[in-house]
Amino acid sequence: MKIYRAYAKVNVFLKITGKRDNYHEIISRFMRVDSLYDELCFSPKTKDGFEIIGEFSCETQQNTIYKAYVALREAVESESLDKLMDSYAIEVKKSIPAFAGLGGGSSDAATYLKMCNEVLHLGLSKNELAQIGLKVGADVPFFIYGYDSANVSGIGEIVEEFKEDILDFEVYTPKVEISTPKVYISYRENFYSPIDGFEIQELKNKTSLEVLESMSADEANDLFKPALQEYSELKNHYKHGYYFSGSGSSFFRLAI
Ligand SMILES: C[C@](O)(CO)[C@H](O)COP(=O)(O)OP(=O)(O)OC[C@H]1O[C@@H](n2ccc(N)nc2=O)[C@H](O)[C@@H]1O
Ligand SMILES: Nc1ncnc2c1ncn2[C@@H]1O[C@H](COP(=O)(O)OP(=O)(O)OP(=O)(O)O)[C@@H](O)[C@H]1O
Repeated sequence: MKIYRAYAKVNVFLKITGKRDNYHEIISRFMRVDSLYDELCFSPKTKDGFEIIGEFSCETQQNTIYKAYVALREAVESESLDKLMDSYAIEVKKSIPAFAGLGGGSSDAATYLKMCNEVLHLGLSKNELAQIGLKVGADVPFFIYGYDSANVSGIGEIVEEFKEDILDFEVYTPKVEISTPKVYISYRENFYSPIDGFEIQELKNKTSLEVLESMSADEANDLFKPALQEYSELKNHYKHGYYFSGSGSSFFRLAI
């Protein structure tokens, strides 16, 4: 069976530009981490019903892969999708840590959607898959497009390729289980200060190397301060020269 890779991402920068209902509008540079990925494949079933084989701390119904299946089913109403999942389990070799700000669950969901599109010849475009993926999570569209580097905006649905060489990152993930909504809520209540159009444009044009050379960890990521406030133990894990990815808990820097 063909094995598909679901890569991790880091947010080189992440700035808030406004609010949208319970969500926040962002401008963020996402970069794929080539050295860190989960592996997914269709494999023989061991039981009835939708089956995910792999080490997960959540129930199947909470798994982003299952949520992607539900979203795809609603979108295409294809009998062949039901037949596929009646015949095969989805097997995942998990390497991307959870609660990490590395987009592991989102990347698995995106990869599953691409796998179904391929094996069932659904003929869905990247834009269509990204729309379906957005129902699962704000980070999913980036992984659908599969760019090395992109400027991501809206709440995550606008993905514009940024042409630059992919960087080699060293990533470490402290064992702090961070809740993304909790960090966003803390940002909204305690740190809300959206950047303006001029700053947005300036950031969008900077290469990732320029960002890492010119900004500190808390300047580059608006969620770093609220994460530190909500999870004070993070301070013990922070090392000078590292940057914070997403809502955490991972830190990264250029590999040397
Ligand atoms: C922190 C990031 O990972 C950066 O890439 C994303 O912004 C979050 O992406 P995600 O984990 O895929 O987010 P979702 O699963 O869609 O949303 C989880 C929760 O995070 C908050 N959320 C998420 C994305 C966003 N742009 N604004 C938000 O306020 C909302 O409270 C939402 O209920
Ligand atoms: N496919 C999946 N892989 C890992 N965790 C998953 C998955 N589906 C659901 N989960 C659950 O989601 C939570 C964290 O998921 P995830 O791996 O996406 O981490 P994250 O760091 O929150 O991602 P992000 O970078 O989007 O903030 C955990 O409760 C985990 O049990």
